[in-house]
Amino acid sequence: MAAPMIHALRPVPCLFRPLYRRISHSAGFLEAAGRRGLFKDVFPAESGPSQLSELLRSGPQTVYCGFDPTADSLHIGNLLTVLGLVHFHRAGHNIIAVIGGATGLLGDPSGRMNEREALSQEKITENIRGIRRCLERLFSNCETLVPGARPGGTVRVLNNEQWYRQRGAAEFLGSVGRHFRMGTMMSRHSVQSRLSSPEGMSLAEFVYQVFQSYDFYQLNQTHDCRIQLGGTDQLGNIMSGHDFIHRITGEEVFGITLPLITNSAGDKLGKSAGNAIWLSRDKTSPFELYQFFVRQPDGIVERFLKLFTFIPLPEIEQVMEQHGKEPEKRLPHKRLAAEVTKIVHGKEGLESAKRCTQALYNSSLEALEKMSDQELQELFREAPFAEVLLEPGTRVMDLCLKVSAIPEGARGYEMISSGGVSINHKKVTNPDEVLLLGHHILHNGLSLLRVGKKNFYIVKWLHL
Ligand SMILES: Nc1ncnc2c1ncn2[C@@H]1O[C@H](COP(=O)(O)OP(=O)(O)OP(=O)(O)O)[C@@H](O)[C@H]1O
Ligand SMILES: N[C@@H](Cc1ccc(O)cc1)C(=O)O
Repeated sequence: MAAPMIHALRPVPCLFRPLYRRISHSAGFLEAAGRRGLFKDVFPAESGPSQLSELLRSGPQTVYCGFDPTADSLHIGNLLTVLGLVHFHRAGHNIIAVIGGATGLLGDPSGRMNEREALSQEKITENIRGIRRCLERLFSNCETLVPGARPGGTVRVLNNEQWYRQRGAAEFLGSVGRHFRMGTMMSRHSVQSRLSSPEGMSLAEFVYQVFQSYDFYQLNQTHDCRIQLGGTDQLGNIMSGHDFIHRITGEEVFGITLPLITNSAGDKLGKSAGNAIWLSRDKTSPFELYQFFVRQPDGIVERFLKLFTFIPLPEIEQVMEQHGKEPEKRLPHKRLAAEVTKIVHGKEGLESAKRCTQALYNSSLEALEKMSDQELQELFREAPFAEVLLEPGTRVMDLCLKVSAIPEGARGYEMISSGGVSINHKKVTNPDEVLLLGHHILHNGLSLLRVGKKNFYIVKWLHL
């Protein structure tokens, strides 16, 4: 898979700049997160950082972040916001991940040039299931595999459809809608940029911010939630929620933004840009995820170690020092890749990624032999997979013909004898050689056939 490169972040739109403040000046937990570059800004700007620090020191708080079910998996951009929640949980706070079963029907205009395609209810239900699985896996892996958390905080995954289900549209707009001022809604960056675009903006998108604000209010009332996290593109929606809650309850609530991860062209890494690195195995395998992080350029690896892992900062410093001495070993890159793969796919996923790396880049037979069908298919995603009946006396030539890897007749014969074919990373030059178990056929019942430089065929032998 051609993995997109990740680059330095674009500056946040300056429209909001006077309204929030860099988070790194606040104390304690926020300062620690600020030093990792994880939490970018806090809202409201002036009073926010000090009040928020005080609030966090006063006892466990509840923090939430939302994810719309516009795909059946989360991606690494979302991972950052999930890890933001996990940082709070590890510090003893309660966290809530909200899946936007309702908001997903509207489509958030934030950071988008055009409207999302409407999804059917069945597709949304399927996506909700996939995202829930991702979230639960991430929370569970962080809890069990990353030591050093302070116990106590709770973890919840909710679907915002549950608090809209009972409400009629007219009743909702009549009671909630009247607290929103058109002028303020129109001034949001997400609205402004879309109104001036050729496509314009639908009513569904326009009222999106009312729903996200109401979610925040709902969680404030039911779970005493006073903090919402989101990527910088979410600031407008978070500000609307803040104003709504403040107007109704008089209570101060806070927003924290996380930096947006972008590709080399400066586009947010995600679904819309079509460059997502997914967290579900069937979309991006543990091996692909691992390789994506191993391949990050030197200039970005330290920042990613701070953002995407829980490795303490002094240890990251040491790893980087070591890298200065032995850059060819790419130690920080491998550490980053291992930590993220473990968080996303667990210990087994990491082992699988390492096994695939060994099998592909180090031509390790031992690693190949331990691979499952699924791993081999993930490793050679584009490679044809064939199930072949093993008959006594099957020769190299027969195998190649059975999977249509070579043409029939003299040309195919010649391709083998001239050294163009290998089985399990070993060249086979005798077309009439009979296949042997443990040599051409691995003990896991598989053979990896290669013709030329790049044409791989995965063969699963039946009735061994
Ligand atoms: N590349 C990214 N970097 C940091 N945060 C991100 C990134 N992509 C998404 N997020 C954050 O993840 C949360 C959930 O995003 P959501 O899944 O609803 O949409 P999305 O992935 O941004 O969609 P799309 O990629 O289609 O625009 C939001 O807080 C969003 O800001
Ligand atoms: N609007 C967010 C997702 C979200 C949904 C519901 C919320 O309450 C909060 C956030 C996004 O598209 O990225």
